[in-house]
Amino acid sequence: MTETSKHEWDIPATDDSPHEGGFRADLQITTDRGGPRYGEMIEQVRSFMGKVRYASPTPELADEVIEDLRKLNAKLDTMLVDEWTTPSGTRIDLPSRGNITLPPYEVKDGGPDGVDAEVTFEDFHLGGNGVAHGGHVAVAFDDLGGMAAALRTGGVARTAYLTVNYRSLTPLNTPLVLKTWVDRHDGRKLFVKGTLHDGDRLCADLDSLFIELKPGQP
Ligand SMILES: CCCCCCCC(=O)SCCNC(=O)CCNC(=O)[C@H](O)C(C)(C)COP(=O)(O)OP(=O)(O)OC[C@H]1O[C@@H](n2cnc3c(N)ncnc32)[C@H](O)[C@@H]1OP(=O)(O)O
Repeated sequence: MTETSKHEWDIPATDDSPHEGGFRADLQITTDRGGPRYGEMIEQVRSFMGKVRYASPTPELADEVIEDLRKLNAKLDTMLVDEWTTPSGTRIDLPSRGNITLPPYEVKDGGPDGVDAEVTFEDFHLGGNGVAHGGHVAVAFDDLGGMAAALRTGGVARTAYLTVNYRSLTPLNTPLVLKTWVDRHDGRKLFVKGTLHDGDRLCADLDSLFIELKPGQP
């Protein structure tokens, strides 16, 4: 981190939002941080990452892209904030709460009974043979499984294990239905199940354990 930015949408973390469990204990959900075009910026980055996956630039074009990227990185270097202050992960108005490390998903319904989301794996998420990389499928299950656990307890939970069964190929650039729910809740242990469907076809399913963190647990 080089410098901390100071803008009206740069809402700092406070003592009232302790970072219990390595996550924001009180997730400061906002649609303000990052400004009104933050989502568009994320979309451009996503689109760029997808093109990089398929691009075969000439040496000249690679030179140009490197130069452009250097400039962009230098611009963002002047705007870096800490993990607790970044808009990434808090922008509930954006796909995957504005977190570019996650495949883009939209939560259609969510509560103590589970989460119903639409996820689209894009060109960037290519594994091979035109379909999604299994690791990206696991990332989607981890985040949305964690969300089901959090919505059940109202607290923060961390993944203890995550088993993904890959039942059939997961297509790219296709809206898929991903559901997660707490199958069993035993003290701090939340056994979370999930499914990923392309229409009627089951692509993958989830069997996982999330542990609710104790207050102040690092
Ligand atoms: C909305 C946003 C959602 C985002 C979700 C993203 C979630 C993530 O990716 S989290 C990151 C990945 N996970 C991690 O890094 C976890 C690393 N591990 C840990 O921090 C700890 O091991 C942790 C917290 C899971 C459990 O430790 P601790 O709190 O000390 O609990 P501990 O007493 O060991 O275990 C509690 C119970 O769970 C059981 N348990 C713990 N781990 C496992 C496991 N892997 N398999 C089976 N049982 C387990 C224990 O046996 C114990 O059972 P019981 O109460 O019946 O004796």
